[in-house]
Amino acid sequence: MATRDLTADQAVATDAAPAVRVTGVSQVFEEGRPPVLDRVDLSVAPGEFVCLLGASGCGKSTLLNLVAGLLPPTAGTVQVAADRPALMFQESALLPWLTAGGNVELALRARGVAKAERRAEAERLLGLVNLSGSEGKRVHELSGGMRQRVALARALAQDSPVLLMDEPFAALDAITRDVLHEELVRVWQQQGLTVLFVTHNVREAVRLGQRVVLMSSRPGRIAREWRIDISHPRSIEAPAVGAMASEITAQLHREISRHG
Ligand SMILES: Nc1ncnc2c1ncn2[C@@H]1O[C@H](COP(=O)(O)OP(=O)(O)OP(=O)(O)O)[C@@H](O)[C@H]1O
Repeated sequence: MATRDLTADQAVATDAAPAVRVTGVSQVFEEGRPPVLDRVDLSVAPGEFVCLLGASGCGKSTLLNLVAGLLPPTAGTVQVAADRPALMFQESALLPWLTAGGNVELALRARGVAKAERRAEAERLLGLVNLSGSEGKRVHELSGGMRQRVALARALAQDSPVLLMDEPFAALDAITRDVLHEELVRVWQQQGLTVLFVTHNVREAVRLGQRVVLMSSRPGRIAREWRIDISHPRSIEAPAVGAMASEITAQLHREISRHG
């Protein structure tokens, strides 16, 4: 398997079949209206962490939903190397009448894990996101950051190689987000996941991604992409992250002024 040197990071398998392949995808929601997505091509290699960036309304979530299989494309094809990719959204969408452990166990049950194994496996997964000891807590007892950790553990319970994330940390305060960034990178590296992460926060995209893909608006197309050769651990405050974020922000501004 050929790999490309990505500094001290995870190597990406470049000649393996992509984990996600979007080919010529267009999406029209309303007849007679311009397409929301127009002939989008995107490949994500197994184990790669790609951030999808763009102005509000450019079609990032639509593209993610297509990859998730929640929506059939109007035209084009979507191929994903997973029966059911794991998903995480801005809202944790935990069931409030269950405990943290109960929420994770439910996902294990949906995957067919035997009852006798579920508790220990839920504990292991909550441990992975640094929530050991919180298995018995109810949702209302958890902070926003803890809820997103449980949501991540629940996503991992699906045991899918592909994790799709739609602005999962957008509602968190800066410090909590910073901690969650660290956790996510660690989990991605440990589990060898393929991650497609939607955000409109440029610094967050550069902090996390091995590649940042910028979408243009109306219609949504891939405008440009950058390979982020900054080794982990990265800090959102690091000068290299700031410099790359400035370059991408300038391009984002150009896209916004071009398309309104
Ligand atoms: N089911 C739908 N029916 C009709 N229009 C839709 C539907 N889903 C999305 N749209 C429209 O498609 C466009 C792109 O929306 P989408 O949510 O994909 O953008 P986004 O880039 O994720 O935006 P944001 O960053 O604000 O979340 C918007 O104009 C939205 O109103």
